[in-house]
Amino acid sequence: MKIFRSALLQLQVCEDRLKNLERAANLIQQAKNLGANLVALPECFNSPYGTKFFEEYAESIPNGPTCDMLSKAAKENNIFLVGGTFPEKDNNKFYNTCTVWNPDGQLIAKYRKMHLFDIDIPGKITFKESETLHPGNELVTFDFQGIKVGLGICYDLRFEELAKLYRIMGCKLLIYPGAFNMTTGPIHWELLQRSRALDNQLYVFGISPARNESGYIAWGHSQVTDPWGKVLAQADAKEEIVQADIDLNECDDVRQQIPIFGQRRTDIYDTVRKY
Ligand SMILES: O=C(O)CCC(=O)C(=O)O
Repeated sequence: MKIFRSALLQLQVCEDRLKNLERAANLIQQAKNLGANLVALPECFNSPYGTKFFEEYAESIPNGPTCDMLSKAAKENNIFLVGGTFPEKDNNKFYNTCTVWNPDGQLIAKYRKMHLFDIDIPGKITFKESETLHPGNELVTFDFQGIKVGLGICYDLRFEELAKLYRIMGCKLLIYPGAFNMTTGPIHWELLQRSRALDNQLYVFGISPARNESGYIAWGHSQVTDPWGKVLAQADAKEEIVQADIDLNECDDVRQQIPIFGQRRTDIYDTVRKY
């Protein structure tokens, strides 16, 4: 399908897991009513975002209330559902994991955040996901009606190599559930998505939770960016559905008009320096 309607659900997340699931199910249904056939939730949508919460809210995949809700919602609404992320427990290890569900309610992809969010900006924000989480080690794509879609999570947006590999693998859309904060969000969130989109000539979705009052405060501003680097739609800070009609012909046109992929001097890049 070359043209489809997408919906990014900027969910208000609280400390009550079941309320988060109920609220998410409700928004998914609203997105379906708007005609969306690809729907995406934010990072850490079943729990507050913070290392002290990950173990408590972690579930195994695909057995647990969060997967049950996602599978049911995908099936009942007959949509492809990118289930944001939630903390996953597997063999006593914890991951920040994104699941994807098809319209039959089947799990079709699972991506574990590859670059953990470990930063230290004195007086502003210090965060160390690696205190409790393990990184994933695999790139993951899924097929959405003939379109290859690549997955990343939040801090992964900063690593252009990952996005480039997805482009090389044939992706036309990259989806990043993410929860940027009040320090990095205002300057980096939009810019990083536009950069990944422009560099790789593909669509980028960034889905944030809505702004909360305390703890880790999410920037919001869920965003759809096109292969020209243009922001097609962007939320403010509160809970809302960001809806956008995606025309994949735009990808093909930009790639043809500015054919940078065929013009890359990999003969030089690959010999000058090995990382
Ligand atoms: O890179 C950033 O500034 C924010 C990243 C983040 O919040 C995350 O990875 O969850």
